Amino acid sequence: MTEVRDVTRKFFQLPREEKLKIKMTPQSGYRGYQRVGENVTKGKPDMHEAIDCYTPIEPGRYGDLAKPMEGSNLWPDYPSNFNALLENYISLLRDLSRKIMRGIALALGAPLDAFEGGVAGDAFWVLRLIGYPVSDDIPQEERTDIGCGAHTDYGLLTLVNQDDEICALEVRNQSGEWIYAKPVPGTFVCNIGDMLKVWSNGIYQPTLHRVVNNSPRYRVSVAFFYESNFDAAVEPVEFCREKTGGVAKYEKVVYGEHLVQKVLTNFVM
Ligand SMILES: N=C(N)NCCCC[C@H](N)C(=O)O
Ligand SMILES: O=C(O)CCC(=O)C(=O)O
Ligand SMILES: [Fe+2]
Repeated sequence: MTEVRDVTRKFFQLPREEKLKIKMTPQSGYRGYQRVGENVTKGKPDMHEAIDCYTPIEPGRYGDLAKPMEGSNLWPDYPSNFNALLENYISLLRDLSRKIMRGIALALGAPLDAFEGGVAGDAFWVLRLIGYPVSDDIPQEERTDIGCGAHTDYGLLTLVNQDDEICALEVRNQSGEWIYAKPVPGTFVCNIGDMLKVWSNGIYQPTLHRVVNNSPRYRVSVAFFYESNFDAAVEPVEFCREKTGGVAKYEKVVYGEHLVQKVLTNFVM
């Protein structure tokens, strides 16, 4: 976890021209590097820079559904071990996420693989390597007070690997207060995403969260998102409906449509 944050920090310390060699564009399938302020949440620019990676998608793989996101990832040349380290990390976190989903299935009294099969047996993944500059280092006219605006994540589970000793990630609790998800060294923060809400008929609720880096230090976090199959139509599963009064509380959502809609409205480039 530390090594992954370290290479991320090293990348963000590179000169701007070097980082822009892997710039995210619509042509790159929204994969690659985005500068501070290019990601927007509810119309406001976020004060973070990031590299976004997604499961590679071959042209035509999901028909029109995945068109805007087709392609493979842009990896930087430096640090030189970046690609290999991250590929290994992704593989480990997919396994870990699958195990957590199995735990959730067992906790609900369902079979181990209740959250796999046709809906998540071929889970799509997303990786965001994120840097939050110190506020003073951002030109005043470009600055907002929010590192990442309030949102819920889009898929099933998120595993956030955040810098030790910097409190910046905040989650909204049941009383509507924002509380810190304090870093606990060697652990991930696990968020619930929109697809798990629908699939579990609301038994699992997505956590509203945001990031505010008021610390005097540059903050790095690496978020891994474990999602349903790209083309899955997710709807409340019967064993969860039975536990919640028998009625579906949410409409069917095609995960890929949900993701593409977010990605197409998330950037000003
Ligand atoms: N894949 C995930 N979760 N990305 C979250 C990115 C930050 C929020 C985004 N601008 C939004 O408005 O949703
Ligand atoms: O940086 C963090 O701690 C969280 C980032 C996040 O919420 C996201 O990218 O979806
Ligand atoms: Fe998030």
